[in-house]
Amino acid sequence: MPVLASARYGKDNVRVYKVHKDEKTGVQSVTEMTVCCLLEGDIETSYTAADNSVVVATDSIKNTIYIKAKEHPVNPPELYAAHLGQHFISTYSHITTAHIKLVVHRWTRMNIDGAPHPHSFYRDSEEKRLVEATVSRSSGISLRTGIAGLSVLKSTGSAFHGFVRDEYTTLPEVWDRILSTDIDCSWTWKRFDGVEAVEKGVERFDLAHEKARTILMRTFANDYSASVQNTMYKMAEEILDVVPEVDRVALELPNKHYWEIDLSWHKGLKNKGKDAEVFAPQTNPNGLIKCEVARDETTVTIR
Ligand SMILES: O=c1[nH]c(=O)c2[nH]c(=O)[nH]c2[nH]1
Repeated sequence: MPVLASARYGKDNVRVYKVHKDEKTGVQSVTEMTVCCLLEGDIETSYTAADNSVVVATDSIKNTIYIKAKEHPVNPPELYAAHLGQHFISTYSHITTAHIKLVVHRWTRMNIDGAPHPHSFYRDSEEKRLVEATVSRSSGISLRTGIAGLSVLKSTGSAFHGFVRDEYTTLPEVWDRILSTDIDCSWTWKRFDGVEAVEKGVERFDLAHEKARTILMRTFANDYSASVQNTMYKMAEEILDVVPEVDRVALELPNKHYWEIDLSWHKGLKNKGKDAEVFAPQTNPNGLIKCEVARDETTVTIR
């Protein structure tokens, strides 16, 4: 007989915008995010026996996302995710776990005539801040947070040689190449034993985000890259080093290729190797290099 092996449900792609108005200064600050909230628990009978008595409607889940955004700060997003998830396991005794995913979109304050504008913002890149919270009755709160879509390019300072050469190989070895990628990096925090533990020292989240972002860019820029693999490992190592409450760092980097173009057919133009100036950026295929670097095998709970 078939069994329901796993089940979770909820609302995805809930778009939320919140404004904070400082009445004294007139300065407003905005946050826009997209929320996914899925619930797990004793909900089997809704699937197997048409029993809707165990279903918190996804419409109610959507409403709750708005209400919790009104009741609580949405910054840092880690804290909002923890509050939202905790609500479901505290309110519904049959819900055991809430899985929250937040994507925070950029609205960067405009500088007009040299001064920060009190209420105008622009999208300066498609970079996102990501939060994944698993809020569980039995094992507290686990948080994975990160950065996605940080697009970077260096025009030199990268090599790739010494790789396997056999009857399948056409790629030449290079000691100087373009390196370009969209950085996707997340870090897993030591487990928190509840919302209070997330709230205590809440500034750790913005600080870690800033430190990680700086390390990602600095390592990308300064490392004479032997490969995407080696450069990303250095990024992860340094993040683990400067954020002691993080146990794991995961990176996912596409290698976005820029092909050299032979232009010698036109008046003998030299555009290869050291003379290469005009390249053809490729959309696909791309390399895709992933890794996860762990501090060690032990897990610790933050209280
Ligand atoms: O940094 C790289 N890593 C690879 O594994 C690889 N493979 C490839 O064709 N180019 C590159 N570059």
